[in-house]
Amino acid sequence: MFFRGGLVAFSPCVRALRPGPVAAMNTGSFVVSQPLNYRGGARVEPVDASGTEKAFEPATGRVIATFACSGEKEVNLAVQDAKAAFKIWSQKSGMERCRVLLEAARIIRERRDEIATVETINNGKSIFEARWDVDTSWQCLEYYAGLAGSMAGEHIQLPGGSFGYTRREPLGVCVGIGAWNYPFQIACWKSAPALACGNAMIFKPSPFTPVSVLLLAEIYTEAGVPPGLFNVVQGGAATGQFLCLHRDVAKVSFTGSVPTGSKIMEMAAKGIKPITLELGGKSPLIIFSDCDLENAVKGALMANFLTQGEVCCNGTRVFVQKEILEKFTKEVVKRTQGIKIGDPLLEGTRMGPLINRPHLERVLGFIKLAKEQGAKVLCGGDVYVPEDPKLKDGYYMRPCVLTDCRDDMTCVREEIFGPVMSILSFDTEAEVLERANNTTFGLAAGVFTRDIQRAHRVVAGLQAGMCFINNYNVSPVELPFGGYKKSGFGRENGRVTVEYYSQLKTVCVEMGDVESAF
Ligand SMILES: NC(=O)c1ccc[n+]([C@@H]2O[C@H](COP(=O)([O-])OP(=O)(O)OC[C@H]3O[C@@H](n4cnc5c(N)ncnc54)[C@H](O)[C@@H]3O)[C@@H](O)[C@H]2O)c1
Ligand SMILES: C[N+](C)(C)CCCC=O
Repeated sequence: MFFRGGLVAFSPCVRALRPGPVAAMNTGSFVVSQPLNYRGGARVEPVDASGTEKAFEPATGRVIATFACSGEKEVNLAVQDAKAAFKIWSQKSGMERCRVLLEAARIIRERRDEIATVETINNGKSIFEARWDVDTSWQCLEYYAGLAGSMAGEHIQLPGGSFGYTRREPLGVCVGIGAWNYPFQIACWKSAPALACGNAMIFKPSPFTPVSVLLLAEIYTEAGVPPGLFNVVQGGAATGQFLCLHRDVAKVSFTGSVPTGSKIMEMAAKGIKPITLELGGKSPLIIFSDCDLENAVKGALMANFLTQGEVCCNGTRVFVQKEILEKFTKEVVKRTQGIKIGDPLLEGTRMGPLINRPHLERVLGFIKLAKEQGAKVLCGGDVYVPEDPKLKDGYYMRPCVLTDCRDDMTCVREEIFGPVMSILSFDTEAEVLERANNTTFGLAAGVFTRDIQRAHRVVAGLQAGMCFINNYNVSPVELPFGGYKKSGFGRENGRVTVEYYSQLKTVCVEMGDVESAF
């Protein structure tokens, strides 16, 4: 990757894989000029294309890359290469795979700032947060590296000295399709367990954020995966369809919206392929009056304003018990107004621009509708224009807190995917549990209370795959993550994810003679 803008241009023969000092990557200067597809261990231009896309820097509205969307021929080549690499990789022992993944994790740590900077430029999230994302990425590789060496089946004794055993085997070529809000992290959360289990992976990022996954592909190669084991194709729906419908693709792991998830399921059904669906949400965060208020307020901000609110598991329906509604709301508004918005590469910034102009307009549209439906805007909810002239065409808005919300309002029912918190009040535990569950989504939920019995009772009753008690939106990679109901199925992270990237073979061994019915 080279950066025009005058500051660095490393010679490909000197350091083809490294973009150079992070200090050289400033807002307003980064341009990608190398190919964004990755196949057979190198960056390549796709052999065919179904149109082109442009990727933007949300902070300035500049185009940073123009790229071809991979056509059917390119997808076929990526699958072919992945199949060849799978033959080599799947024969390696778990410990051999562990070493390669540990080395990849080490390189990610070493290049933390550079990866975070690229992510910030293409996605808009603050550099402060992007570093957290990189941390949960290398931690994921380390975690599955650790599991790779211990994947084993069972030995089962049968009568007469006969026995059976099970083998945990990889699936083959897996496809990962990502959303734009956590581009690098999503690619790691899918590829780490896939590769640890002995699979190959072809990854298609969102066309809005095509850049950072290339760094991962290069890192895997540098760490020692066989060429072709991790390939990247670029594009939107059409490219995604070629991947999902390919007869040699064994599994699809998808992160994105519910409507697209439903289409992925239909395509997978045609080939009877297993899928993982990590979809959207409209999660409840329940604040009881006996909570530690300071922590509950911090938790509510964590639940709503990371990555400009563009987070699948955000707790956007904030139910507050009546006794503390006024105090809680006042404190939330005060802190929300203090969030520093601006150039996402500046150390002090805590909220950058939204992903693109249509999305910004969509989010502002939700706020307008909320007002029309009777909600009150306590702060934010409008376009923000930073003072720095180079940011004038960026997609900034002020984080918004809505009150006087009702369960039937659009802002409370639909996923906004922007920095918009809706505050609702409640009286009793039974009432809030019923209201919290009254949604077709079921990705996450949170509870703040000092009463430990109540905390566990309430999470047991919540219809959500990821529940937080007295915190929100932390992501230890040891814990499985995924949804209930329309938020999807299958899990990422945690030990259980090995089951989603492997299949079980049973071997029955006869030690005596065959007892035949014939
Ligand atoms: N549960 C999770 O872990 C999680 C994480 C991040 C984002 N999300 C969800 O993702 C959504 C936002 O992401 P988005 O706007 O990128 O979602 P999206 O559904 O529009 O796109 C997701 C990906 O699917 C691809 N795609 C689109 N149509 C396709 C098709 N017909 N066949 C194959 N691939 C296709 C896109 O190019 C993109 O790579 C939100 O709903 C958010 O909640 C969920
Ligand atoms: C890292 N978080 C905040 C838990 C988000 C996971 C992915 C959801 O969009």
